[in-house]
Amino acid sequence: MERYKVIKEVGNGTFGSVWRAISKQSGEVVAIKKMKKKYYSWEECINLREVKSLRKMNHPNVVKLKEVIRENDILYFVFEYMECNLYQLMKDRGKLFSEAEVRNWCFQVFQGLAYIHQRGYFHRDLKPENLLVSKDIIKIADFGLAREINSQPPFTEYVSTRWYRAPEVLLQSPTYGPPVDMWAMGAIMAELLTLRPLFPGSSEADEIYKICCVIGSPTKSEWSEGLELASAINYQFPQVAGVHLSALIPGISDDALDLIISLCSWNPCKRPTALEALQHSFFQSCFYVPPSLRTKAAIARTPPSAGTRGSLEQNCGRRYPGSLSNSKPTNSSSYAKPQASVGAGVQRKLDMSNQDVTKNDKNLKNSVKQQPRYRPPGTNGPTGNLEKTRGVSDAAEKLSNMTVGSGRPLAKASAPPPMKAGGWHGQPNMFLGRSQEAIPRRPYIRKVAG
Ligand SMILES: Nc1ncnc2c1ncn2[C@@H]1O[C@H](COP(=O)(O)OP(=O)(O)OP(=O)(O)O)[C@@H](O)[C@H]1O
Repeated sequence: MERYKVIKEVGNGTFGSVWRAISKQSGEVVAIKKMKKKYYSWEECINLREVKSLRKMNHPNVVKLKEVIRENDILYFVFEYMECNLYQLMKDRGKLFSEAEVRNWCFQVFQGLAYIHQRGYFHRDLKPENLLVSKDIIKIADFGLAREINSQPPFTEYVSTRWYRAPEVLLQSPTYGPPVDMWAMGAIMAELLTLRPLFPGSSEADEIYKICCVIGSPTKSEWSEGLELASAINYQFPQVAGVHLSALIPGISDDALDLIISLCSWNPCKRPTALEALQHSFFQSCFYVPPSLRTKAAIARTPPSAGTRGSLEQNCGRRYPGSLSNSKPTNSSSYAKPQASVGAGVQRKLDMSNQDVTKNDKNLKNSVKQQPRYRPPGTNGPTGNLEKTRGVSDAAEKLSNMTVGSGRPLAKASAPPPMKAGGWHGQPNMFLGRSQEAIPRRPYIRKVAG
């Protein structure tokens, strides 16, 4: 670590604090993540998901892990430095983002996701805090929860921040995949357009309730597997009609609306893949400059995003079954195999090119407690982001307590569970129209008590 001059702390998450630093040799500005847990051997370090997944990633929309250092039993990740995260941008924003800005960010994130999914991983904890921005460029960060698509279910450990958590995860599905990232992107895209979270649940049950209030309760024809999942944990969905999203996001274009609606489909199979999302008409105006043709000037002008509609499509086929009415036809093939790992190595400094790693969920299981997610940015609220995945009976009990009898007639958000704070109250028409480009009536608060 003596090779770096540490400047200041820029983040503090579940697993570590993040510092801005400068390489004394090259003068390069980097972000160093200092892990909270101590690591007494290299074997332990290379078992970390973050090491395992990030070391394989090399994409302009995925934050680059430059090196891993273990010194005095402390583990440091050295990343390329990014100026801020999307949450900070939203929090400090005085007026709504334009659709063009949202389009540009989302287009890049979908490219990063297409790459990650193609490589056989899915992120599992996409949220505004994990999308890092420098100028016009946005990159996916924090692979602490990333999972290999082919890793063996059941997936039982903690997954994803509640507000962006896909329904199949909320309902304790033992198997889920890349569509969980697509769900999160639907929620994030809507949030970018309104500066308010779309599904700000105050608990897992309230999360499902909030989702029902927006997209309506799932029907059997829509998502029979979901109803089976619910019944397996003795949960009954509240019978809620939902609202038209355009009521929550007034002024939104039809294309943006259509994309968000498809991303936030109950049925994971009905969500578009990242590749399909890139081809959605919402991104019609986006264009792609292949990396080999990019000059510095071009990079400055064009987000590396660039949605290689053609080339990406050639490189990877559909990775999970499903279709979208506005998307290409699907070939329902199974998940692609992730790339095989290469040889292991134990050394003080782990170069990112050729180490092997194996699974280790220990740190996740040990470090997650149940706490509300909302916290002021930059504070040490590690466990607020995640919720413990409970056993079926616990989940059933909790969810059942929130159930509205299925025999009740459809009603719009008749009795929302109490929300102690947060921006959304299950009522439509609370946002100002895009054309007004004004500050939302309530401040952008990201703090939920209880
Ligand atoms: N490469 C980077 N450049 C600049 N800031 C960064 C970088 N990586 C992370 N940060 C900042 O630090 C914060 C926490 O980082 P990160 O999400 O990796 O930590 P974590 O412990 O895994 O957090 P979480 O609680 O989300 O799991 C980010 O939200 C971001 O603001």
